[in-house]
Amino acid sequence: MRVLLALGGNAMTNADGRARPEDQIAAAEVAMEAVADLVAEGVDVVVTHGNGPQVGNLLVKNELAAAVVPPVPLDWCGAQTQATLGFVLMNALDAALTRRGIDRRSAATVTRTRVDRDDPGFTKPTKPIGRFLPADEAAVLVEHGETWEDRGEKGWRRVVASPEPLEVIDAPAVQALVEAGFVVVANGGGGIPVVRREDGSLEGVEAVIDKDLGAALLARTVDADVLVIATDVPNAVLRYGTPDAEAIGTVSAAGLRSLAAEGHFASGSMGPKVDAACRFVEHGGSRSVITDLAHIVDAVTGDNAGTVVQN
Ligand SMILES: Nc1ncnc2c1ncn2[C@@H]1O[C@H](COP(=O)(O)OP(=O)(O)O)[C@@H](O)[C@H]1O
Ligand SMILES: NC(=O)OP(=O)(O)O
Repeated sequence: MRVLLALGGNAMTNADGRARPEDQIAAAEVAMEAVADLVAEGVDVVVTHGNGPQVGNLLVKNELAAAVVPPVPLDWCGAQTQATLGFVLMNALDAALTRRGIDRRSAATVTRTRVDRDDPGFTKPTKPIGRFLPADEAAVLVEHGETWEDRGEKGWRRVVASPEPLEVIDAPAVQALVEAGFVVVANGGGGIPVVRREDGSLEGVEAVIDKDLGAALLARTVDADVLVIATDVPNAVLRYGTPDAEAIGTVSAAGLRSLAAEGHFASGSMGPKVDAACRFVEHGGSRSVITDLAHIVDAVTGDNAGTVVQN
């Protein structure tokens, strides 16, 4: 069995959402224990990860250091997060595999994802990145030309362009590494967004792809049987945050789509996870699961864990 596991930002930071290096290393160690448990069950795992907090932090460094070192574009920031998180995840994964006596190693690939230059996502920013700020501090940055959005009780967050992922350019390399026996980390942050020029070459574009939508596309491309979207809640929930909240168990893609249309899933958080889970199944994937790290093994082996989407 082959599984594509998408790790949310919540699985890569501490309980307070802090993303210091030590927080990310500790979180990666917890997450990779779950991955090693899956590998021990004989599952081929491809791991992908979010990069919203990290890419936002790199943009702040750009701004603070602009007078001294040249700022780099957003696609470069995305590439840097793939390398850094790939390295952190590989260290944690190799250690967890070794502890179990499993003779397999990790590999991380810099992964590009093609988008359309004319995607409406370039004119209407939707992807939340970086830290939360109070409204008055966000207002100052809006005056400097940035787009910020009220994200509820945690505060305001910067939003950037987030085009639709169309093709994981480096999927054949991921596939080859999986078939060679590596546990692969790939397509972090949904992939580095690139567009194809008229001469066929590729160039990076300034955007951050939604990693859940990128994961659904990669899962199809590498022939995964199951897409697991790991976050900080065990299930997607109806009437989330109300006294009538109700966890969703097994549901069809069409059924979950109609619940989404009723407005049960917030944009920028559970909304894209639900969309990604449905897309994978709608395109022929056998099963998608939305759950937390503690339930990943049960979710894959089919023991009624998480929100399971299958037709
Ligand atoms: N209907 C819902 N069911 C469950 N969680 C929801 C729902 N709507 C919004 N959420 C929020 O979505 C969050 C997970 O999304 P997000 O924070 O973007 O995850 P990650 O960073 O792990 O990818 C949960 O912590 C929860 O607060
Ligand atoms: N690229 C992306 O979707 O990152 P997060 O999951 O961290 O927001």
